[in-house]
Amino acid sequence: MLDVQGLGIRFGGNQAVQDVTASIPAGQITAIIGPNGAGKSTFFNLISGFYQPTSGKIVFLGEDITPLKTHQVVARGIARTFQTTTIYRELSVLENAMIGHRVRTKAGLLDALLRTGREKRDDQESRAGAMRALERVGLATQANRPAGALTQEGQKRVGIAMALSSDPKLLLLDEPAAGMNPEETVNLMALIRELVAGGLTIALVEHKMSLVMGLADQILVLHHGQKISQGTPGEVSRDPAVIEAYLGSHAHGGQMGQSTQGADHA
Ligand SMILES: Nc1ncnc2c1ncn2[C@@H]1O[C@H](COP(=O)(O)OP(=O)(O)OP(=O)(O)O)[C@@H](O)[C@H]1O
Repeated sequence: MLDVQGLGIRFGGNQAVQDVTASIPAGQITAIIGPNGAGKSTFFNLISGFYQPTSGKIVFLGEDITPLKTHQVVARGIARTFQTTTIYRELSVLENAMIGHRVRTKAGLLDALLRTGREKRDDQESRAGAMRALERVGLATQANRPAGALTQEGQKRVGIAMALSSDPKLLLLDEPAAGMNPEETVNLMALIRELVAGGLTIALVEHKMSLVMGLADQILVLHHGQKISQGTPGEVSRDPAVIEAYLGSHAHGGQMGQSTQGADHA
């Protein structure tokens, strides 16, 4: 579904992502792991058009999307969540999901202010799109509650619904299990499996290794911005380069101690 070739970005003297060639196959769950500062979030920011790469190419469904802006990337079918998803606590669950949908609709601010015909049509479309997204994450019955009244898990689902309401083909989840307890993490894993069974392709960045090992069809390992391994969970966890990176990072106070199975709380 998505191929990156020689992808790289430099911030001043810091090569945050370097010469990464990798693919995200359709209909699967791909996990991107690596120590703190390995370049995982930056990799997502490149794919989703938040950052422009300084080298390399991003090809999505056969189209070179490298120069596209975020809203154009969303329109092609790639949506993402954020490490700390911003939900609007005082707005309803439905209104939050509608915000995600609006990035695809054509009415601009002027249409919204003047309540033009297009704005009204788009509003109905947004409502319908947002409701479909809420159904997919199991929140349809909570649509009219203020988002801030939901549990931590519920709020995470709102964040996922916001991304889903643009009806993506590829969904990027940035640390979806952060701050979740073991039970919530298991529920989240079930939701991710359901979404993939429904035809979605998912790539996720996650530190909780129980989630990664239990969910991923394939894992891409980054270290110092470079790809050091790619394969099934079994292949990657046996790869000496990965073990070395994790142990080295742990010795230097990184979070890779969480890399060993069962070492996290999930
Ligand atoms: N906008 C930016 N400007 C300058 N440097 C940046 C920027 N974004 C990321 N970096 C640098 O790029 C490197 C990779 O950071 P990134 O956040 O992608 O790592 P990560 O693997 O997601 O880490 P973590 O697991 O801690 O979230 C780091 O050295 C970081 O300081």
